[in-house]
Amino acid sequence: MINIIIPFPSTAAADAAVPLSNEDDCLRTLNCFGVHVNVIMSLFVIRCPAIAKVCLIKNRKNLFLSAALFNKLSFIRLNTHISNNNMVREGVLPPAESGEFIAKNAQHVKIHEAGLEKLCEEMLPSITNKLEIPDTGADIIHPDKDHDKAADWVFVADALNFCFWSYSGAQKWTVDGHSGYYALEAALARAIKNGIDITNPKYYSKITEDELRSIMKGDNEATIPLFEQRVSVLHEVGSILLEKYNGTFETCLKEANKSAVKLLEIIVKNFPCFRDEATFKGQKVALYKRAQILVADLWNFFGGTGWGEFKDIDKMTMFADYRVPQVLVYFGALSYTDELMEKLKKDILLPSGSEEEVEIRGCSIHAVELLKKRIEEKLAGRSVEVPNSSLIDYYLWCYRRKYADAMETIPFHKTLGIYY
Ligand SMILES: Nc1nc2c(c(CN[C@H]3C=C[C@H](O)[C@@H]3O)cn2[C@@H]2O[C@H](COP(=O)(O)O)[C@@H](O)[C@H]2O)c(=O)[nH]1
Repeated sequence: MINIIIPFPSTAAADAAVPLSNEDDCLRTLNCFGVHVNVIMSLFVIRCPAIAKVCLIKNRKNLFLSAALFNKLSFIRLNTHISNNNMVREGVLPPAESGEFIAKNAQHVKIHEAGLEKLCEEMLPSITNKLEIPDTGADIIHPDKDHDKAADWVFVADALNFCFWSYSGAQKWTVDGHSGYYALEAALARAIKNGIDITNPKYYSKITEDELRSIMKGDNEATIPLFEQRVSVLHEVGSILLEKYNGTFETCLKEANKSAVKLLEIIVKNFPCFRDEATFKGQKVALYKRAQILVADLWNFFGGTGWGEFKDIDKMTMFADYRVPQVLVYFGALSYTDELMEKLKKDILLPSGSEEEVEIRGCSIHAVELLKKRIEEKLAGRSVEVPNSSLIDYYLWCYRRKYADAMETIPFHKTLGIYY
């Protein structure tokens, strides 16, 4: 039970505090007292982190609390509850809690139990021992874990792991026949093979436009999207590694001491271009797509050992990009309002941080969390490894790749930005 004390100036000689054991109690009490929400919110935010017991002191003002604000209140309560162990940045809900908050308040996107069930049934046969990831036939170009700067290679790849889409019908940027993210992997692998020092921050913190253009040269006229932003990202992360981390991402890994959450915190606190946050219905939320996929990629590429050993990897959520939502919609686990669907079909851009964009991403995070619970329930009593959210994400992302043709019928959202 959490109790919160919210003192109001007008109730100095306040009546007895009322302990709140659950959200219904909280709602009933608030309704009955008719507390001014703004007063609650501000005092709540300021006072809660320091207070373990929450009581509500009677307020004589007659104002109402809407359902949406109540939701927000209960999430801020949740937020304060987790603040000591889970919070990555002060005042910002971590990804799992952000997903739940966004899903509860979403107006353009819905999660459907029936679709989650369908997806769960699709995945179960792939869990014989552990979850088998659909084969996309691209293993040859992943960062090489035996390379002497393998961790820095993964870091550079995920620093640049955003926005590969092209408008419907436009020519795609491809490298050695690979498109999207795999084109990036192919370009980096080619650069390394040609002796370019692309894993070294000394080189890429000062990389010129011409040098990066040559590294990213595609098979046709199409170029990698957001080229200038990529140059800036490399300059930013490269200089930070040089200034603070001895010129290698390995220093961050050592500092994280095998904790995925600690590494996530190091990344988002120190490298601004990884700070994938937004404000949704007045609440600061975090999606941290590139930062979390960086942690999970290390875990995945190094097979959970060496630089890839994280005792709390299960704390990561899915990586809210523009592909996994496509699969979730395909299975009916997510749906969009007609208006939003029309926008996607017409290639209308969703601004980064807009309500619709945040809802697609937040609902995807929450849908995968719900899917994980459902899978876990179905696997109860079987001696198989229950997949974490990163593995479920890889499954879904690779599923989209493997069944790209079938997935064409589902439009994906297009946003110009460096976060995913
Ligand atoms: N949620 C999620 N999003 C992911 C990935 C990956 C690649 N991860 C590799 C690492 C280990 C795995 O085995 C994968 O091979 C890229 N993306 C995002 O997708 C988008 C491009 O998509 P497409 O057009 O298909 O290339 C773009 O936003 C990109 O940032 C993932 O795994 N999960």
